[in-house]
Amino acid sequence: MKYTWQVARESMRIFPPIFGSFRKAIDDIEYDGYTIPRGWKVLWTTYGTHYDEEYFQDPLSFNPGRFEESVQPYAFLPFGGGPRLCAGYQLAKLNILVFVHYVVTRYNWSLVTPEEPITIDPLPFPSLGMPIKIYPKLA
Ligand code: HEM
Repeated sequence: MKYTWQVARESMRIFPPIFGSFRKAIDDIEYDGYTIPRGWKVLWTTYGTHYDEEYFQDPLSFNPGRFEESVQPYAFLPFGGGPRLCAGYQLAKLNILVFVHYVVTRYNWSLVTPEEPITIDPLPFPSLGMPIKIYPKLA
């Protein structure tokens, strides 16, 4: 399941399920010559680091093997990070791995509309809901 998780992570790197989230500055913060005053909200975004060459070489390529190496803290953020990290992270990981395992090993499936357009609003999703044909593999 190691490679399956690498594929899932790479999918969430390229198309993160959330755009980002907010944090509130509990003190004045100096960052890159700017002051973020106490009480201000800061928006962190997944795309900010997921598509940054500094953290992911050749970021537009789908390359699950990149997760063989460890990733810098707070660079890969589909589940957020820090004290408010997604509380369901481990459950989501388990569900993804079990789902992909059974779909791949027990079923044959294909896309009904292989050229289905992807709509961005604000996150990408298949415009027709990605209908598939699926049937159990014969033993
Ligand atoms: C692929 C599936 C999921 C993704 C991508 C996801 C992503 C996220 C993200 C990005 C956050 C915000 C983290 C932050 O602000 O640093 C979050 C928070 C949270 N998630 Fe998930 N989540 C997933 C599944 C789940 C599941 C299955 C559960 C519960 C069964 C869950 C429960 C929560 C809760 C309770 C929080 C709020 C945590 C807090 O504020 O302390 N999530 N999730």
